[in-house]
Amino acid sequence: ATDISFWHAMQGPLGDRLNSIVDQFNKSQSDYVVHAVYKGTYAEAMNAGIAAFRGGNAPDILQVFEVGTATMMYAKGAIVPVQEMSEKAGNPINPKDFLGAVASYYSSPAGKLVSMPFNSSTPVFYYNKDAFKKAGLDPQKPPKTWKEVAEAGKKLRAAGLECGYTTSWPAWIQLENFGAWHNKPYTTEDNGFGGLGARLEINKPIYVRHMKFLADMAKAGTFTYGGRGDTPNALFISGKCGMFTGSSGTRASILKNGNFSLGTTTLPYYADVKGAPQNTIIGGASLWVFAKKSPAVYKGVTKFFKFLSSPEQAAAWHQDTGYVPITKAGYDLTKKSGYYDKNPGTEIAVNELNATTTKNSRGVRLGYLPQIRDIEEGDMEQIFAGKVTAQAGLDNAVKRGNELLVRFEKSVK
Ligand SMILES: O=P(O)(O)OC[C@H](O)CO
Repeated sequence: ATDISFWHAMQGPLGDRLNSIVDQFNKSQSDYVVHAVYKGTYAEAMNAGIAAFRGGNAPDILQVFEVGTATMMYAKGAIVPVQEMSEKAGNPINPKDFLGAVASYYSSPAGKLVSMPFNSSTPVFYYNKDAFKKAGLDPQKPPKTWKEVAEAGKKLRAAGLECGYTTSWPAWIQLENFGAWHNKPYTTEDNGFGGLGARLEINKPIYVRHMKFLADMAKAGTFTYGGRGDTPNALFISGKCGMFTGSSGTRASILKNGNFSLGTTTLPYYADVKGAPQNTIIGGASLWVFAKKSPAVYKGVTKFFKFLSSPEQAAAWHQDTGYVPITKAGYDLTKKSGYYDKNPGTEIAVNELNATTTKNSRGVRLGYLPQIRDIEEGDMEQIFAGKVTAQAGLDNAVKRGNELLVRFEKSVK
């Protein structure tokens, strides 16, 4: 049999589920054996994959978070576009099978899939219904607007909760998705989809307003900054925070490890902003295939990808994890089975994504976006700690982030 190496960043219930899919694939046929290896966080896995490629021993498949998309796409000679690979293997992957928001995120300007959609998420608003009851809040009426989040935060704290509200992935949720949800540009050039000349717009009034709002909440003790990436998940899962914005893909670990009744609703917005709420954008990761592998490997990878995106697997992965169903058939199967009616809140992520996107809400495609997030989050930490004003912090993020965008533009021209 042909061996296929697959480096990924899924841990906890997600890693268990991923291993089980790989086992099922390996047992379903005898020509290929996929070896799944956990390589740390998304950033660590991406760096490990790129370093291995440079050293001449890249894995066959690498899971890369959505913000690494532009970097991978422009890494000419390092990757093979998946649609092209599947066509050459005689087993074409059809981009039309995927949900529009998912396919367009991972497609070339010519509309061809460059990477394989797998775990697509979007941020949702989670809340602890038991804590709501304790604070005299109606668990059937979660906050809809940011103003209501701040008010609920006060009540939760007054009822003795250690933390009102926290968020994971600060840059993804509070800047990238915040912009799309309010239909405001994140950068020029259609958030980077229009060209390499895109420059950050996150020091505009809407973002300054939001950062100031969160800094004021932090000062009032109703918002607790919990760190970057998914580190803050623990604050909510442990029951310390009553409200949390996080990835839809965190659902599995909240249900497994949280000891309270979970509520899920749409992201808050500012009610006076025209056009809000628009739609959220996808996060999570997709699967990239490295160049210079044998035809047998590409045939096997194609077969594995077809297996992953089969209606049954796509529906099961969605239902078991909280990631969105990446294919239309996976979604239909889930709906028909009555899953959404039986599991209230699980359709929120799909609904948030389900809109005709605007140039501000299709997604964000920028080189060095993982590094730009680091810069933004450094400045957000200063803002939330009250060390700099929202405007000064965001001006700094724009200045330093744009330096990277200029560097990327020069490097690929
Ligand atoms: O936790 P995930 O997998 O939904 O990913 C969240 C962010 O999109 C990562 O960049």
